[in-house]
Amino acid sequence: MRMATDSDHTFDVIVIGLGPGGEHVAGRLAERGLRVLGVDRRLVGGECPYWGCIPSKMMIRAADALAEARRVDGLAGTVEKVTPDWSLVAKRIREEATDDWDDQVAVDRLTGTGARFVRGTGRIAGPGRVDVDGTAYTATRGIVVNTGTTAAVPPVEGLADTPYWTNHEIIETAELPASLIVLGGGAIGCELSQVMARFGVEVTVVEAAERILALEEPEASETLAAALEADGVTVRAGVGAQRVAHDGSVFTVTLADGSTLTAEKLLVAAGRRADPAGVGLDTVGVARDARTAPVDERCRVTGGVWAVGDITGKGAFTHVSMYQAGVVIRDVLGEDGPPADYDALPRVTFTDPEVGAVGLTEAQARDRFANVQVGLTPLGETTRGWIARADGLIKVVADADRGVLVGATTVGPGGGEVLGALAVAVHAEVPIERLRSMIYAYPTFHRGIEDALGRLA
Ligand SMILES: Cc1cc2nc3c(=O)[nH]c(=O)nc-3n(C[C@H](O)[C@H](O)[C@H](O)COP(=O)(O)OP(=O)(O)OC[C@H]3O[C@@H](n4cnc5c(N)ncnc54)[C@H](O)[C@@H]3O)c2cc1C
Ligand SMILES: NC(=O)c1ccc[n+]([C@@H]2O[C@H](COP(=O)([O-])OP(=O)(O)OC[C@H]3O[C@@H](n4cnc5c(N)ncnc54)[C@H](O)[C@@H]3O)[C@@H](O)[C@H]2O)c1
Repeated sequence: MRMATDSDHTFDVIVIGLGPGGEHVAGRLAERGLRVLGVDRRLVGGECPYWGCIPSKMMIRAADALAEARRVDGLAGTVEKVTPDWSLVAKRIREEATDDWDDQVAVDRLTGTGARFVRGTGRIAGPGRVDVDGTAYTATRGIVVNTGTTAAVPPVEGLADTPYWTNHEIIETAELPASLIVLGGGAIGCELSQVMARFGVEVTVVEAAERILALEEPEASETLAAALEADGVTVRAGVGAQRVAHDGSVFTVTLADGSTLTAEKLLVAAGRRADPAGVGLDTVGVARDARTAPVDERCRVTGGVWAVGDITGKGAFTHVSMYQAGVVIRDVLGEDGPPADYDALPRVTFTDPEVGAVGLTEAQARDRFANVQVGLTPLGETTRGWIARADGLIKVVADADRGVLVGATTVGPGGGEVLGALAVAVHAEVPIERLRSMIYAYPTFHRGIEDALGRLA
């Protein structure tokens, strides 16, 4: 047996947590000839491929197919009966998306780049030092933290003692409950509520804020709430949960207004929690009670320590994690490149209608700029929206002093795709006059952009 040597424990770069961004950093730096150690306590690739984006979007694809089949009635003929079968979705997630939650393919992909992989819990033990389950490692050039987030469980009386679901259990489930209470009407709550309702589950969403999707434009929240209700979801916004109990088979949730809800399952989708101190960032100067890892425009936490992904608090999205990974790869290699810039951050909630957004909402823009103009076009007033009988809207937000868009929202079929054009406009600060002189194909959904620009006032 070969004895462990110092070189087994000394690397140029150690990546703790291999979510989408961490895996990318580790693989790219190894391909560039650096000695890299990647550490993950669970599955290489993180939440996105196993319990996040990919399996949830497979659920959504299936739920959308059901909804589309149900639209045949009154538009193209009759459908005798649409019969949902969750086993097809569960099988696809298990076999196609997650390999039954086995990351061998991802591990092979990573080690194929020359990186070394250790499965275990990593913790920074001081500058250049990492402990993995009691084994000490040294990073001569730097440490990259990509430990992500876990579901935040709100401090609701009784909740912690119940067998509640998080995104893990709902993504893994092979069978659907008859009824479901969803705590939180953010992206996860809205996407999964609609899926469940379309598969015949009786769903109630409880959202403590005044409206679901509270971080986006109010018009988007309103349109989505109506769409969810049309799918049979009960939306209870503006009222928090006060107490949760489980009697062995049924959840009972008591709301702040005294009303009670009961259901077979309860999904906690009330935000995410990062743990900077848990990964030892406090040993390199981050406050012990910090909720995120503070990073500069190169994603540096401090000299020799970088962070990417949800833990940075710059947007809990795979595209942010990958974008930051690119910034870190360049910085570690000493290469030039643009600093991280989140002014044109796009996000898409993959409900039906999809809710796309980029940059600032109207309220955020009014806080930041003296002269804000807004243009809004309901999709029903566009030719394509009317043909499709589609609910939705396009809203653009402008800094009138500079004559550029600083934010936009696109709600409707393919809302996330329509967003692309507006993301370019915000990112590249294309003058509004130039956008107005563009030719927009007829009759597309994105042609509504021209109309919304015309309504800027
Ligand atoms: C249901 C759901 C749907 C989503 N849908 C989308 C979507 O459609 N689009 C989108 O852009 N985003 C979506 N997201 C968000 C997306 O999953 C995350 O933003 C993305 O995974 C990036 O996270 P990350 O890079 O911070 O790391 P994560 O994916 O969170 O991975 C972190 C990794 O670090 C590991 N780890 C943690 N602590 C340690 C430690 N101490 N030592 C070793 N390893 C550790 C974990 O095991 C994990 O593998 C969704 C999330 C959820 C939950
Ligand atoms: N399509 C996508 O890109 C996508 C999909 C899913 C998740 N995500 C990412 O994952 C992150 C986490 O999603 P999320 O939906 O859990 O979080 P979120 O922060 O988007 O929404 C959580 C919601 O829960 C509410 N809430 C908090 N405590 C509550 C309580 N006690 N009772 C009732 N409501 C309560 C909050 O007011 C908030 O509206 C998102 O911020 C997003 O970045 C992205």
